[in-house]
Amino acid sequence: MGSGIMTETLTDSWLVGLLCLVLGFLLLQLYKLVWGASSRPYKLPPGSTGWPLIGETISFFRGINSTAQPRQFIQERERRYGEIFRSNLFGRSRIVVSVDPEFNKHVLQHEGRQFQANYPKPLRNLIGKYGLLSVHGDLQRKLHGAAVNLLRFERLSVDFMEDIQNLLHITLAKWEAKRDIHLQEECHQLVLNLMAKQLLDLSPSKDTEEICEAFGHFSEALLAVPIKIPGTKYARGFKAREFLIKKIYESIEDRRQHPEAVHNDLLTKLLKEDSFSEEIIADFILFLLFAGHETSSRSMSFAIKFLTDCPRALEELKAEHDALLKRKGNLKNQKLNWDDYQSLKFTQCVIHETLRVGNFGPGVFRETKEDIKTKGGFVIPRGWTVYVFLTGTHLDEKYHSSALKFDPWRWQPHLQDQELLKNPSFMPFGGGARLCPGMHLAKMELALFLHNFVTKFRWEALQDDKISYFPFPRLIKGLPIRIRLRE
Ligand code: HEM
Repeated sequence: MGSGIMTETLTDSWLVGLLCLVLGFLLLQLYKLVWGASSRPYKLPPGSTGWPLIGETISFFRGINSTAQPRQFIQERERRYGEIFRSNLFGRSRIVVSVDPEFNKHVLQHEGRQFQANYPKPLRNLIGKYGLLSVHGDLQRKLHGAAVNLLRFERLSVDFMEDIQNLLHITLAKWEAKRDIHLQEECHQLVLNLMAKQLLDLSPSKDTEEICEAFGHFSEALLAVPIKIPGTKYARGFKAREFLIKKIYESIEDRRQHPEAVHNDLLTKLLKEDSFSEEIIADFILFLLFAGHETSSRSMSFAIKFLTDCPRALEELKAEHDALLKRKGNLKNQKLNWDDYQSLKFTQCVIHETLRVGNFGPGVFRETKEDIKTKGGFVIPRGWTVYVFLTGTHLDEKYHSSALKFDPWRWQPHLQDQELLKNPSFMPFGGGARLCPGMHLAKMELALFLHNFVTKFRWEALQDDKISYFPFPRLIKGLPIRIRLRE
């Protein structure tokens, strides 16, 4: 009996405590809303903040995950508040979302001055303190410059072209033997092998399989709930990071021990330059692996999905590649050179359209370094996050008619890269000081993949598959297809 009363009293005080906490939290939110806003000497961009703590995150993801109306979340707010609006997303209550192309361009071009990259902490912890998206100022400029230099035209047009095509020939022969494949997974392994070769001179082996597996855990953790207790995806991601960094250190050690061995990889070039510490090099290499992997491999499987669903585009693409092969004498496993690649005009349209519809880098995070005035006399205060939502613009009817339709022909009049770079309603590779240094590599990989795939195979889908953008862009069933050699 006595213990019963004790338990009741304890339960009561727990309840009272909990109630006080909830009440306190609600009062704080109310205070922020009423006094916080009215005591400011400026107007914040209009918007809504949704539920306490979770804000509007669930509605946002529900929106982009809808195949029929991926812009619904944006559209509703755009109608009420305009193209730049306040929200409460990804655990950030001081955030402004922008789908205004001109403002987005301004944000990206003023990196380091009015804005600076500000990715969620769990992501920064995983990519490491020297992962490019974690660093700012001089170090960012230096590392960005190193990435641009390592991925420059001369290297792409010689080393990368050669390696990609060698790897494609070997890999597609394996696919041919398997006949039924999940294309998404296969492309994942293909691009990882390519990056492992380019960055660390590793050839497909047990080692690269292990790297691929660890890398899978690492990528999964980037989007997992950031709770680091054993057994969670996030914790597994850290273990994977440790494994990958260890592999990179082993390669560094190997280079130091055997200076006579010839390696035509990025690691050797970085070590020769002697501009960065080993810790920086390890994070930098891991970041390149991350940045150049998921994005490129998804774009390959998405392109095949879009083409499967659009036979007219597939026919035109095939015709372009067959004609090129014919010009080159129809030799088996004939390699393309830079001029061949440049001549593939319709392929470029397919690539741009895949990047537009595919959302591989849906948005970028920036923090304001000073108060920023926006249209209509609003101010985004210093220290707030601006989420430049690129997908929101890429799928906007105002800028791309029939925006949800895969229509590669829309790019025919605008093929020049320079012209495209100026178009703020199409920025799949970002812009300004952080413009993706892997942009040309990604496009070239995709073009060479398409060339080899469509000239070698015809295929049929084994199951109906759909694209999901949550938690990241992917084909839900992994695109199971049956491939056959073309006659
Ligand atoms: C379809 C493929 C790709 C897409 C859509 C893509 C997209 C992007 C975007 C939007 C950014 C800007 C991030 C920001 O401003 O905060 C970026 C940055 C970056 N990307 Fe890519 N990327 C792709 C492929 C690659 C490849 C193949 C590599 C290299 C191997 C690469 C390396 C990088 C690096 C190093 C950065 C950071 C630049 C910096 O912060 O200075 N990307 N990418």
